[in-house]
Amino acid sequence: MSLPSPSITPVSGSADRTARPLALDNVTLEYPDGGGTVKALDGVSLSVGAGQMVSLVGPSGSGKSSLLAVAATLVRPTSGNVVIDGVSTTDRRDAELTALRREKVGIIFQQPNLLPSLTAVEQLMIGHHLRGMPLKAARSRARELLGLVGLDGSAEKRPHQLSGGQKQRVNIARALMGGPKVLLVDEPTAALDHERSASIVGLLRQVTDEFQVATVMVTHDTEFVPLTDAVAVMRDGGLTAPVRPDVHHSGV
Ligand SMILES: Nc1ncnc2c1ncn2[C@@H]1O[C@H](COP(=O)(O)OP(=O)(O)OP(=O)(O)O)[C@@H](O)[C@H]1O
Repeated sequence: MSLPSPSITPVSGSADRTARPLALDNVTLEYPDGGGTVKALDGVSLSVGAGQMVSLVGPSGSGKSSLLAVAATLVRPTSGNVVIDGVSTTDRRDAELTALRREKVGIIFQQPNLLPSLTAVEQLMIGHHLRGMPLKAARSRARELLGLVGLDGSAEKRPHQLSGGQKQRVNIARALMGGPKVLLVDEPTAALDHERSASIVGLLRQVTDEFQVATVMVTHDTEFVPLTDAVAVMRDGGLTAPVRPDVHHSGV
């Protein structure tokens, strides 16, 4: 696997934000709350370039999961726009968003949510026909990705035969199956001990570089922030600190 290129472009303030794989432009999200509304996101703008990894931190309830859900096009913002790989998502029909998500977005939740009866390689192959990938090509890509995440010998194992860290590796490999441009990661180390957490964040750093995806990782673990290019701090639905484009990483 190649090591990361050191050239990091600014995460915010770029003149051409839409050229980046992920751009949120003045996004607001309101949920109904009794008779009124609660503002989960309040005018959030953020763009992430190819091969960049951003940590998203902030207190509980500050809007981190909401930001990921909107960036993943799983939830439509109340106002503002989300642009994925140059495609503006405002006014797109649900079916178009589903296709866009399948082709461009990899989502990694804190719990791997693997299907108990399927082997690791089969977990990755789910939905290959929807991507127009023939069975043989899907199997070969799945095996390649499992090798890349360090699970060469575990392709035929089922979830109950895998450790927590190994399951999370399957989860990461699965998110890469469609060749995404954007990787959205929610607390990937929540269920892991320190050593496994470090290796999972290191792996996410590596795949960000290798596949040149734009990665946003929600984390409570500020220890891993230095492995990322920039940190976005959320409070009360907004980004409080400007994203720091000056945080360069020196490789894993
Ligand atoms: N489905 C929902 N309906 C109503 N309010 C919601 C919903 N989801 C989130 N909220 C509210 O939106 C705000 C932001 O929540 P969000 O889950 O995005 O925060 P978070 O930073 O991810 O929190 P945590 O770190 O605890 O997961 C909170 O006030 C929360 O109560």
